[in-house]
Amino acid sequence: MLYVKELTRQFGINTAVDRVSFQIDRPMMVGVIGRSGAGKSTLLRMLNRLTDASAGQILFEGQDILTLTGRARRAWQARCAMIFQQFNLVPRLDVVSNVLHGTLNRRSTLATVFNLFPAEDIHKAVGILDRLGIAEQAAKRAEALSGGQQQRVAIARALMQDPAIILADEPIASLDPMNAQVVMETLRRIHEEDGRTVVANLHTLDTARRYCDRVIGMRNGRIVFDGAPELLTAQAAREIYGAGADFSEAATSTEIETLERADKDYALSMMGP
Ligand SMILES: Nc1ncnc2c1ncn2[C@@H]1O[C@H](COP(=O)(O)OP(=O)(O)OP(=O)(O)O)[C@@H](O)[C@H]1O
Repeated sequence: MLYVKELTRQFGINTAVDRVSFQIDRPMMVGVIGRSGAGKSTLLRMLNRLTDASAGQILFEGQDILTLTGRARRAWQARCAMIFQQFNLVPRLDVVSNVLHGTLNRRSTLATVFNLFPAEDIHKAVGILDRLGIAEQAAKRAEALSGGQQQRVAIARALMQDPAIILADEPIASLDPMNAQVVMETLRRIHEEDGRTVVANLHTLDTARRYCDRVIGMRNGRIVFDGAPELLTAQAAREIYGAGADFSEAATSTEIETLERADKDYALSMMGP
């Protein structure tokens, strides 16, 4: 399916991504982890052709992605839709219109300028919002929604393109624990129910462990771990995060776990002594 070979990106003398190779041969959910600056965003942006590669190869179902230009490049960007930490919605525009913007690359400029969308697309957009549990927000301005709801709108916009791959660049980094959990569960569902591949950059190891089938660990632009979450030992985590013997996994944890713990404590307290 997706074959990445010796992919490299240099910014001046800095090698952000350094000869990265991996294959994804069936739909799966992949978590890319590593410290800030490890090269995670640059890797995703190269996969989506938002950033040019300096060297290497990306093949998707045999097609050479790095040579695509113009319309073919835009078609690829729809096949591997990207979502971002800051959602990248149009804040003053209503939710449905934001979702419909996922169809822009196959519509005429005139239709786009006048916000003219075919009824069929509007139904599809509302259907996707319904599936993601936010249909009742459809008429609201995007800026009126919570962060978690906005991220689900961004996911809905990506789904409008019927992508084979969803690339998520720190999708939960701006969210509170509850919303982070909802968004990760949404991505997981999209993978399981639709058979789409999800590749998500995640700051934290526990989130990757919990939701992903496979974890890729990056350090200084290179892949230093690639395997099932169960194989991610404390030693492997130290290697990824470049921490010393005092490394503690808690240092890379999100509050999702804390939330669960709080729920458990609450449940226990309700049970009495
Ligand atoms: N447009 C750019 N120009 C110059 N240097 C860049 C650019 N984009 C990224 N870099 C550098 O490339 C390296 C990798 O950055 P990247 O954003 O890919 O890492 P990251 O793992 O995603 O980190 P973060 O989690 O902080 O986003 C960093 O040293 C960064 O400063």
